[in-house]
Amino acid sequence: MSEIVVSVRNANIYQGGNLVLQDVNFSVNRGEFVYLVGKTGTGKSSLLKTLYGELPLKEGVVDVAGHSLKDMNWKKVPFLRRNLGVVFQDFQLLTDRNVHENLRFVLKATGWKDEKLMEEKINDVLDKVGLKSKGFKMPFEMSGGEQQRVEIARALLNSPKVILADEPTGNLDPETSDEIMQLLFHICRDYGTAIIMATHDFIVINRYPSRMLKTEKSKVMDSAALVTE
Ligand SMILES: Nc1ncnc2c1ncn2[C@@H]1O[C@H](COP(=O)(O)OP(=O)(O)OP(=O)(O)O)[C@@H](O)[C@H]1O
Repeated sequence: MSEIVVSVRNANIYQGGNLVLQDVNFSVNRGEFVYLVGKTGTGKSSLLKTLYGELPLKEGVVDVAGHSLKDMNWKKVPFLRRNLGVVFQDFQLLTDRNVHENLRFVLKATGWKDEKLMEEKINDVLDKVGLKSKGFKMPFEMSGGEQQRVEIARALLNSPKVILADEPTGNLDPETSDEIMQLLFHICRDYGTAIIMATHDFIVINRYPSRMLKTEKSKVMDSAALVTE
């Protein structure tokens, strides 16, 4: 049976005081890959930011990875983030420490204490993204594609049910984008992680077709709804 891991019902998405998206409705199942497309400035990032608790949900009912976002107290946002992975376009690694230390930093910040378990987890996620032997490297010693793999490894640390990715291939050449897409689809398929990925990259979408949510004129259109209705 399918398990819904993101549910958005009658949500209005605001950026500051401005209504950016109106009456948004969709749900995403475990293991599903969903693109979020739409012209620049139509609200893709605002929607993702609402889903990971950076923008408050003022109206509507939204559940992400088992957390209800309505009136979420800011103190609870770290608990939501523990069940979510987030990947951005610009690699947001700590530049003053190596890959291993970057990952350890996140584990400690999210409550891990046992050194042996942390070591195992770091090796596990580096293995999953094909960087098992690169833990000693500093971010500046890595290519853009490798840094994006570290970001994805970091997103996997707490075995999230959902990964939200905001233009993860935006800074990469076509070949490296391809490798990152293969990795994301592998994570989806083999670990059952749902991924919502905002992108402008139609070359990527054509090569890896999947369900699409499109932001347009303050609405979100769902390709899945078009197929079934
Ligand atoms: N920090 C902010 N404060 C106020 N308004 C903002 C802020 N960030 C974005 N906006 C506005 O909110 C609207 C939606 O922006 P958003 O960044 O969500 O669009 P987007 O579809 O992700 O765009 P892009 O494809 O360029 O990333 C735009 O009108 C934008 O100008």
